[in-house]
Amino acid sequence: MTDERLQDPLLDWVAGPSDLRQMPDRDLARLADELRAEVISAVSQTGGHLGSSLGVVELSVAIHAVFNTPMDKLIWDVSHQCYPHKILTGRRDRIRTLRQKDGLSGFTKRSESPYDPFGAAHSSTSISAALGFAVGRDMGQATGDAIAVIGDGAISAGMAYEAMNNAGHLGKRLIVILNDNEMSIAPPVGAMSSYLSRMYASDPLARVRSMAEGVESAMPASMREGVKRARQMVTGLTGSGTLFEELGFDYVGPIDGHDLDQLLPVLRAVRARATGPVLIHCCTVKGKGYAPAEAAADRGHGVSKFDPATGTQAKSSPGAPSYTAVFGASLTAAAARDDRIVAVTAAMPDGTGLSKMASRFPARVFDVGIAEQHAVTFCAGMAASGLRPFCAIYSTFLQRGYDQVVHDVALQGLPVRFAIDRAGLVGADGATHAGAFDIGYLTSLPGFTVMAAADEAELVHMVATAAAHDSGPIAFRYPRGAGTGVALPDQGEVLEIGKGRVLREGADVAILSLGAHLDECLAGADDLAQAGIGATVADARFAKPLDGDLVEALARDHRVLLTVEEGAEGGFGSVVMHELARRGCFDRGLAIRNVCLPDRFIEQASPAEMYEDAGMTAPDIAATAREALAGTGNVVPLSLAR
Ligand SMILES: Cc1ncc(C[n+]2csc(CCOP(=O)(O)OP(=O)(O)O)c2C)c(N)n1
Ligand SMILES: CC(=O)[C@@H](O)[C@H](O)COP(=O)(O)O
Ligand SMILES: [Mg+2]
Repeated sequence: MTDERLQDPLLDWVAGPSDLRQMPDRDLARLADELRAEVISAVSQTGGHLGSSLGVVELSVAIHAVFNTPMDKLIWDVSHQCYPHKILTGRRDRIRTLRQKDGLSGFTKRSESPYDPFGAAHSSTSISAALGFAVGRDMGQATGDAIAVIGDGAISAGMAYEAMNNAGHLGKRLIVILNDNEMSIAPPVGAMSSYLSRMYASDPLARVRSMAEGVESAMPASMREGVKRARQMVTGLTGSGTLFEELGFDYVGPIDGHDLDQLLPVLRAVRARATGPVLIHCCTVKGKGYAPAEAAADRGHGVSKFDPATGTQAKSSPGAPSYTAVFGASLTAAAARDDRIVAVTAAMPDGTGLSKMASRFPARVFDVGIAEQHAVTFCAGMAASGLRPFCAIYSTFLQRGYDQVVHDVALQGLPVRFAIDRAGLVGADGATHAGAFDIGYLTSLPGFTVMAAADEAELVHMVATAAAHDSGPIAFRYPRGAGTGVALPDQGEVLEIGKGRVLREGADVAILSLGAHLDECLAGADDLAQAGIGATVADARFAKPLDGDLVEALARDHRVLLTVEEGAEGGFGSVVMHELARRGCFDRGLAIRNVCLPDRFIEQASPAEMYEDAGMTAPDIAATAREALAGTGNVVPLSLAR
């Protein structure tokens, strides 16, 4: 190495992973330190998944230094930990645009880089995808090794076991790296988590506990004997292999995932020797190397912008309580009145607001791990037993439990209450986390009641309504973030099922809103009023059963009917169209427009920017109304029609 290069940051010399492969091993640890500092510096400006990314700094360096990416396919599970990987794979110049409008995605994304062979953000998909690449390779496709990196939280989900079961059966060369930091978002739960902890906890075997013999022989001589002894002791002690070995994997580890002196030889040995599926168990620390993250209860899982010197995060200006907090408080109050109320979260007690109820009624809140499918059927069972379960899951993650919603809940008419948070566009997490489809996929189910809260007071009423609803499944959706600041009732009222409400009356246009875009509808009506156009604004409250009489009256009394929803095509607008068709309202020359998410995925930005991109702002609503009105022959100045 030249003197010049010795002084400069090594990271400045890395244009891509092939540069790592030229570096002597002794430089890689220094590079990892610089990479860690770069991640901290970048995320302090953007916010994001800091702790998970800091935990895989050495792993990212080691994998790219050993494997021939992008020919070898590196697949990060969830991929919220991919920031070091992005920096090493030619995206350092844009890393400070992470999670911003027009910037880098916070997750891996196929369209962003050849080093992102598979996109993710929902968990536990990596082993299945990697196995697909392995089969492609063995069937002659131009692709090399397949490496999945999966966390101890993500490996709690059923899909990971389905994949390992299949991989063990196929016996193809496949590398799975278990990144075990003993954390999910919250502390991990369940038997699998306890099993992994036991594997790690039993020092002195903890360093290298069970290694396939082939890998042992490829290890440096200094490590070989210890490794062999450890394996023999473990095998002798337990009399059987690890769970992973039972599934058909060679098991390697646990090893220290921050020690390049362990990571590099193990990865090289596996690369040289593996013939079938191998699982490398790496133990890491979430938030590693940044004291404020390591000290935080969530190990810095998701942070807003922060001061790198202190770790102090930017606080959002004090305002209205979030919908999530209002839900958590309302459910806790309802649970205090009714001991049949229980609640379930799939690894997101804080994100869903259930931690409030859990601290008061710990035996009635169940964190099932990342297991949305099980969460839904578990709730179905509890409902069948006579309990009143609330299944609190983000809209986007409920997608994973859809067959269970259909088969275990709807078909049996069981009164599971679905509290669907993060409805609509969520901001920095982008398209993968958008709550776009639940209105469509729930309203199509016979017997389902589907509500959407226009504000946080409505949410309180919907919690009460759901709690009282024993005659079948019921769902209510509400968005991410702060509410509108409306006064909250002391106690929720039970709403009349299938009845909407009219907030404002006008002669020309009817705007029928479902959910939290009501304020935009009212602002759109204000815009129209300035142009002399009268608008009625109604809140449907229920997408199902729909208030058909209200819809018919709006159609009868106006020339234009707009539906507005924070969801995709095929949702509320479609339900209204069916109702209008059933009631023969199309015969009356009515102009109808559905204001909803367009038929494309919306890239990450602030929620406001995303709704602008979607054409769903208040001025968009007004412009759509004017355009529709112009088409009915009403005299509208052209300048007003957009
Ligand atoms: C299907 C699904 N459910 C829930 C989530 C939310 N989620 C994102 S990361 C995470 C925890 C992941 O833990 P782990 O895999 O151990 O990674 P770590 O953050 O500890 O590195 C959860 C629950 C998700 N992304 N996908
Ligand atoms: C990666 C992931 O799925 C979660 O960490 C998610 O980013 C959390 O989102 P919220 O911030 O909306 O809870
Ligand atoms: Mg973890």
